[in-house]
Amino acid sequence: MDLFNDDTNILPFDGEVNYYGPVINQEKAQVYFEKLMENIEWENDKAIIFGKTIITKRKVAWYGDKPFEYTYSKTTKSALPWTKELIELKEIIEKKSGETYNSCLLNLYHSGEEGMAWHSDGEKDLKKNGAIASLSFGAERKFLFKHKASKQNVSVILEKGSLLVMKGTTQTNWLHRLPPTRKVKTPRVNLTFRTIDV
Ligand SMILES: O=C(O)CCC(=O)C(=O)O
Ligand SMILES: [Fe+2]
Repeated sequence: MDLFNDDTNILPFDGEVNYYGPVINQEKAQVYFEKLMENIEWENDKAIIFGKTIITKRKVAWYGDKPFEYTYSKTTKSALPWTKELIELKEIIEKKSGETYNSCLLNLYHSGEEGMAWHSDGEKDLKKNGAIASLSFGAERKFLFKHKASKQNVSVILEKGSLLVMKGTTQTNWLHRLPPTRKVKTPRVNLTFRTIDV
């Protein structure tokens, strides 16, 4: 059932992003989606926009091997211990991607009106050029990359149960974002497995 070539890099240059398509079947993906909605300690995220702290509608959570401190959007969080579902999902994507991860940032977008602005995940706590594995559940959403110098765009649709892996120099040379859309009315959960440098 593997319709996708695991080695296809969707970026034309200066980085490596592999889109594997769905790696979990639709029924299982739906069960995981419901369990993640229910069992994860979701919290509102803060963002600083024009110097003002705002509470985003999008919710986040941070899990890991140890209570790693992780700073993003200028807030610091301590990682919670893995849940049963997160351990299972981590094993699936470690096998698929041939990489290991020690932490996971989770995002809950209640509808298409919530998204994430252009950024790259090159925070100093993250392993330099480490792989970031993004697993998606719930509503399908468009995901975009923009080359920092040439501004070239690349777009991919993140399906239910799909895996996308960003690695190499991707974070140095490319931004990514989840654009908001009025077309999507249902929630989406995204997990980005990462490696914190210890
Ligand atoms: O929701 C997504 O697909 C991406 C999330 C993301 O880029 C991040 O958490 O850094
Ligand atoms: Fe990101």
